[in-house]
Amino acid sequence: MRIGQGYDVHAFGDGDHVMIGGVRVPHERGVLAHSDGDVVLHALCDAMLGALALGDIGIHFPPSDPRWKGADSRVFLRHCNELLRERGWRVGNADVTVVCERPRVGPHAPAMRALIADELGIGMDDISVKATTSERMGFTGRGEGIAAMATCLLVRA
Ligand SMILES: Nc1ccn([C@@H]2O[C@H](COP(=O)(O)O)[C@@H](O)[C@H]2O)c(=O)n1
Ligand SMILES: C[C@@]1(CO)OP(=O)(O)OP(=O)(O)OC[C@H]1O
Repeated sequence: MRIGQGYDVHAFGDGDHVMIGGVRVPHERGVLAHSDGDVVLHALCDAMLGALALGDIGIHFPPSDPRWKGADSRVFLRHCNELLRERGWRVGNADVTVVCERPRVGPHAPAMRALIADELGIGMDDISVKATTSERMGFTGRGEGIAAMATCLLVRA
């Protein structure tokens, strides 16, 4: 088995939705990012890459590369999954925590879990997405941005 962890942050900016775990969540702000700015998928990619010491998402998908401008982060997740499948591994389970005051994540968590599980070719019960506020403290607490932390365990495929 191998274990990995990932962390990602994006500041809020103009917009009317936020992509979280591949789900379009309506919000009065968007996020500032080169891609679609999906903190859940970015943190999960980093956890998967980290588990095999394969660097981080920015190494595989440089923010300077115009191909990733506005990119759907499911492309990144798919690629990371291929990298570990090629090496004989699959995600055994993963646990992601989203940190923001708003939007509310809970109502969308089942859809996020289903989408991620589908991309990884594993069961929905092996993917957890949960959320917490920062009790109004710090940058997430002031509503300046959104963060996510992910942990994943890899098992032999
Ligand atoms: N963006 C968020 C933040 C929290 N939740 C849910 O609310 C519960 C209470 O949050 P606390 O920060 O007071 O622990 C939390 O357990 C989540 O279920 C949410 O859905 N979206
Ligand atoms: C995803 C990439 C793609 O260019 O850019 P961003 O969308 O800005 O997201 P970040 O979490 O900063 O990761 C770096 C890049 O790989």
